[in-house]
Amino acid sequence: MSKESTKKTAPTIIITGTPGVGKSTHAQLLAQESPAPLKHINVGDLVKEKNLYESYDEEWQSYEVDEDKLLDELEPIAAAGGVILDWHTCEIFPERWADLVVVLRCNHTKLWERLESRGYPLKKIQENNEAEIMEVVLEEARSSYAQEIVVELQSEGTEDLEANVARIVEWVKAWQRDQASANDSG
Ligand SMILES: Nc1ncnc2c1ncn2[C@@H]1O[C@H](COP(=O)(O)OP(=O)(O)O)[C@@H](O)[C@H]1O
Repeated sequence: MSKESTKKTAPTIIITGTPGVGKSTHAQLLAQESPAPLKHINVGDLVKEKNLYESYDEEWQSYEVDEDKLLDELEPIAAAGGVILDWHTCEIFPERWADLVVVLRCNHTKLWERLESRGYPLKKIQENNEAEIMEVVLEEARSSYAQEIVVELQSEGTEDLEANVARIVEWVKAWQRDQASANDSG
């Protein structure tokens, strides 16, 4: 772990996964229940609010993100800690930012229904569904971060949501204990 990260009073957690898997739902509950203050940043919303994009694709109803601008915007926030970064991709985030990377997964039939109810165009639903089946985001996370900080969790029903958040809360408590003992000994 870097020197900067030992000065953080709360961790930086990335919650990622295919659109519709439940990232924002998890991030909101985690922000409420965490013993350390965590601010939920929905990266897609931030991109729109701060104009961190190059263009908008009508056909796919999605933004072409300006990655340099996005990384500049997020750098001080992620480095300071106390944040949940909620986005459908994670590989552009520098490895040093993340203390924990949660990859949410969902059964593809259920995911299809969630995306349909969002009114996504058919091909966008198909593309996302295929990405979920092919484990694209999980592979991205595993190839971008140390194996031991990447956790794959199912997100199909409310029980999953509650159990997942409880598990991450326990992880935050352990992170706090580690930081306290590192500070005592250092
Ligand atoms: N574990 C879950 N239990 C029940 N509903 C869920 C769960 N995960 C997601 N949902 C529902 O699926 C929809 C998409 O969730 P959302 O958090 O917006 O996904 P994402 O942020 O990954 O795009 C929402 O209606 C949400 O309530």
